[in-house]
Amino acid sequence: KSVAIVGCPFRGGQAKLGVDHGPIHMVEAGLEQQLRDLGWEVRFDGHHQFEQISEENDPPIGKMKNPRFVSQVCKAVASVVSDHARRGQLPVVLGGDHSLAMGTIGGTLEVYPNACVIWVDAHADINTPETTESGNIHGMPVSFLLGIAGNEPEFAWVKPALRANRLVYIGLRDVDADEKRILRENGIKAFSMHEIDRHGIGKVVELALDAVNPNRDLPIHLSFDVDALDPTVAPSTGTPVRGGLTFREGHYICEAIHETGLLIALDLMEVNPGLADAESVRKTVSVGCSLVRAALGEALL
Ligand SMILES: N[C@](CCCC[B-](O)(O)O)(CCN1CCCCC1)C(=O)O
Ligand SMILES: [Mn+2]
Ligand SMILES: [Mn+2]
Ligand SMILES: [Mn+2]
Repeated sequence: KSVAIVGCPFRGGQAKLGVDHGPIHMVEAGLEQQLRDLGWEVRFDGHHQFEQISEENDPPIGKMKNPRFVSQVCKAVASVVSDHARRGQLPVVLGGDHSLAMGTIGGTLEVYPNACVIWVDAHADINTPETTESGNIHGMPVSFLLGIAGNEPEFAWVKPALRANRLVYIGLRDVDADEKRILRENGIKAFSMHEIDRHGIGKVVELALDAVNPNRDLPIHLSFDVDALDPTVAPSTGTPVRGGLTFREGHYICEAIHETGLLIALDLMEVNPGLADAESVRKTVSVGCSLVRAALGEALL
């Protein structure tokens, strides 16, 4: 099987500079060769260039910031991901902020309509254009994918193709009040850091898979936001939250998902090399690459 590295230098879903440099740092850290060394055939068509829309041509829609830029980029990413998937390749999307998941998961669901989504994150990213406080669309992709974002003509292309019983979260610890309500109202399974402390990561991954993939026969799209990890493990990210996953817990999730043999798409999001000192950047980029390798089969023995 082959992997397609999709570099998405994009930061329109949030306000901090630098997250668009995530992909280049990951590729420059040698990710391509690392995956070839695991036995994958790897294609990398270069980082995608998204033509900017100037601020004055992209005023907020309601509270949403950079809405046209985010929509346009995510639409482009959806077709890139679905094209790779249609060719039987495993897209590894490097972000870039997590609003890109509207594109990555949208693309996956076009080709694998029965795919389940494992969302590893400190945050639920399920605000609607109404409930958002920040207006940052990286806090909203899941509501669009579920079709609960309301009628936003600019995002009409996003099909409500994700079903609530095909989505599960691991690592939550910073969920807004409205998001908690939305999770409850939609019966969405979520394993917070509390559940991880209670059961241990091994049991949590098993329970998460039981929730969305009970017969272990559905394709898996893993959307991994590095801020799910503790900030001491992955410091260079835009919305760090203390009390996160250890290095091993993060890797265990990826290793266990590889073991299912069902992984068909991977997002590695929110690495922001512009936010910290060189050593913190190197550490975060290195952890990002290591997680990708773990999800693609790098084993400890
Ligand atoms: N829920 C937040 C954070 C979204 C993080 C996106 B991710 O996971 O891709 O990094 C936070 C909103 N929060 C409201 C209270 C005051 C602080 C910000 C939002 O902006 O919607
Ligand atoms: Mn840089
Ligand atoms: Mn996220
Ligand atoms: Mn997050």
